[in-house]
Amino acid sequence: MAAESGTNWVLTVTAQTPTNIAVIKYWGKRDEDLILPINDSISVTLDPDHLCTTTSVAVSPAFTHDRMWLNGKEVSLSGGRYQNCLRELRSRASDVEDEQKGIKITKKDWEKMHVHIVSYNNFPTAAGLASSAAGLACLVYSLAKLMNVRDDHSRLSAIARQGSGSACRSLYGGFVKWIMGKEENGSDSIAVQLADEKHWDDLVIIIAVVSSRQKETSSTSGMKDTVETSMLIEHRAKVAYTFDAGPNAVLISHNRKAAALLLQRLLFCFPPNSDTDLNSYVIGDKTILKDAGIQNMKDIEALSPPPEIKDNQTQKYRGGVSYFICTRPGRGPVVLTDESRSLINPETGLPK
Ligand SMILES: Nc1ncnc2c1ncn2[C@@H]1O[C@H](COP(=O)(O)OP(=O)(O)OP(=O)(O)O)[C@@H](O)[C@H]1O
Ligand SMILES: C[C@@](O)(CCOP(=O)(O)OP(=O)(O)O)CC(=O)O
Repeated sequence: MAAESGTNWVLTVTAQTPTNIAVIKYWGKRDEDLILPINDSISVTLDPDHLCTTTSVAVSPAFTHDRMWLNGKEVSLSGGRYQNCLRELRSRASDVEDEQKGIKITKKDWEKMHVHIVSYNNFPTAAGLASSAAGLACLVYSLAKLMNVRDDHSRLSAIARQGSGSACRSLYGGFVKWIMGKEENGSDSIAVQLADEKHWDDLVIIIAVVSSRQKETSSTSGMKDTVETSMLIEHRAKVAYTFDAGPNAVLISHNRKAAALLLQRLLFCFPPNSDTDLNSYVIGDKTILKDAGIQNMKDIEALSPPPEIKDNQTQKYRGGVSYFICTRPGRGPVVLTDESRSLINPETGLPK
């Protein structure tokens, strides 16, 4: 292993992975360890320009153990899910050679080499906006690139699934199905792309962020309780709804015109507090705001009540929503080759 260059080198890879919102939800497992669901699910991958995880991973002979930093804090990698992903990836790693840096890592070396993982979500973590999906997909994707894992995206999706179920769908852009599979070992429980992000270009997704605080019940324990206590769970599969496991509403509009009308109504009912500025109240794809004819706070105050409300008695909930994110279907994971986007210091192998 890198005999020529001693133990000073650090090899890094940085990747960016999107989040996804399910329209047919995964909610309930038939196997808790392998993370095998009780139904197929379908999701839309959201534009990573608005919501994404960026993860840098590094390997160096100088590292003494696997370590991870999430959103600036060191977190433990000892959990079974992280360990399962790391084990699966190591077993599929191939030789890596960087002639310029004089680095050579053989397939066998990966068993004893340690990695550093530095990850950052540009949206609230553990708040019901699928951070575990983008996060675990990015961890698996970036490590697969670092370790030269040659498996295709569907095989990688089966590894990401073992980190967090919904993560398997973040390996693709556009419209994605997680096939529940039948095998006991989970080998056929994989994600596939149904259509790419261009397929329904006009689709607009507006997320009303009511709270970005960490939710009290994780999806993992929430769905476990449902499976254990709900007599109706078996009838649920194929019903679609638009809330994830948190308070934040996700509204999917079939075209931009309908989205502009929807945004007008949302801003009428949920106007911002007077000290908020429009730029931070509606983030993401701001062109929808323009389509809705809203350029400043005065335009919000001047909005008429939704015409479909007959008695015009629509109540306003000022400050009821923290902010809105306007987004659209987006691409799948990418490697970021620009060194300046790396979250890891290439000299020390520690977070920048
Ligand atoms: N970038 C990341 N890298 C690694 N792990 C992450 C990352 N982001 C989130 N996670 C893990 O996912 C957990 C949050 O998962 P959880 O399912 O509870 O919330 P969520 O995915 O944000 O919401 P939901 O599943 O309801 O949409 C975090 O506590 C952390 O363990
Ligand atoms: C409501 C959901 O977002 C639930 C996601 O649950 P997770 O994938 O976070 O759960 P674990 O597999 O236990 O990590 C619905 C969905 O994404 O399909």
